[in-house]
Amino acid sequence: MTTVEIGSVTPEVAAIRHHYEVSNEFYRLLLGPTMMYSGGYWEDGEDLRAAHDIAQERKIDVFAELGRAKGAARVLDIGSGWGTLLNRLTTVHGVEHAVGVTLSRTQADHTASLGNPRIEVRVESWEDHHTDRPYDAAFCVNALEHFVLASLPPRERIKRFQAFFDKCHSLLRPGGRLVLHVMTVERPPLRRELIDDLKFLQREEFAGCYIPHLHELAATCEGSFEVIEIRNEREAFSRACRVWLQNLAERREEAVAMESEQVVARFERYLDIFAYTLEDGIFNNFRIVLARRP
Ligand SMILES: C[S@@+](CC[C@H](N)C(=O)[O-])C[C@H]1O[C@@H](n2cnc3c(N)ncnc32)[C@H](O)[C@@H]1O
Repeated sequence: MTTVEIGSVTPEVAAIRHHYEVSNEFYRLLLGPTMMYSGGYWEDGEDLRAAHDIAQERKIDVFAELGRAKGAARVLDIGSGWGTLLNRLTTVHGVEHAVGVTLSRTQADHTASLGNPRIEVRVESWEDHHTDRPYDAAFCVNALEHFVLASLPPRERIKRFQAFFDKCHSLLRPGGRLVLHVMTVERPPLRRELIDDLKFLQREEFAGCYIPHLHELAATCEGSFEVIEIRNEREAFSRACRVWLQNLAERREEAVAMESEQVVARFERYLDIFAYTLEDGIFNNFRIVLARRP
């Protein structure tokens, strides 16, 4: 297990740390033992809460298939959270070396504490990541929403998405797959409450974060990647948000003692906003499977 920290603290880095450097203990209470911060794959009839951890593992297993990562020599997870995907790919799916990049030092510490010699975690931004040997597969699970600042003019945002896909192209071997899970926004109905909620997300909880339109992603991956599959999995994400809200409600006092009333209230508000906007189709959550063109 190797951990590396690179890069200076810009306002964007500070914004990510505001959300992702709440203690690992708190995140464990919220997310449960799988420590995945994205949607799960439930089967029909399953109790959402009871089957949450299995649903998260199932998702990783499907991703391993889609990314053709089984038995791969090298894989990359961009925005690797607490290292769960890296850990399962190396322990269950025979990946030899799995590299994760995250901006959160507490996430990197947690990943290091897994004690898995096949995992390397780097505290660096995706754009600073370089490799001597190309990766066989890459994953980016609900992290791209953080990579482009909402304050940029539309043309500059497009350039950033283009830069992201160019970077992934440069890191992967020809034919290597990129499995992307990303929220996108539809044209929202202009209700006062919704506008306030979206402002809260963008100004307070995830400062600067930009949830793209699908066409921005389609336009910028063209040429460097072949689109293999696109699926909207917004329900899988809203269900996970509902489970996390229940986890928090059940152990609220403990959560407040670990962090503060203010932090817990922030999380309750943002999770509820994500859950209802995904349920109402204001936000989507797309699984996009891409193959690197030569
Ligand atoms: C919602 S979490 C998802 C974590 C993980 N993929 C999962 O599904 O559990 C978003 C992740 O993106 C990372 N992140 C945000 N901005 C980043 C950047 N510029 N470069 C690398 N990682 C970044 C955060 O540190 C966090 O690990």
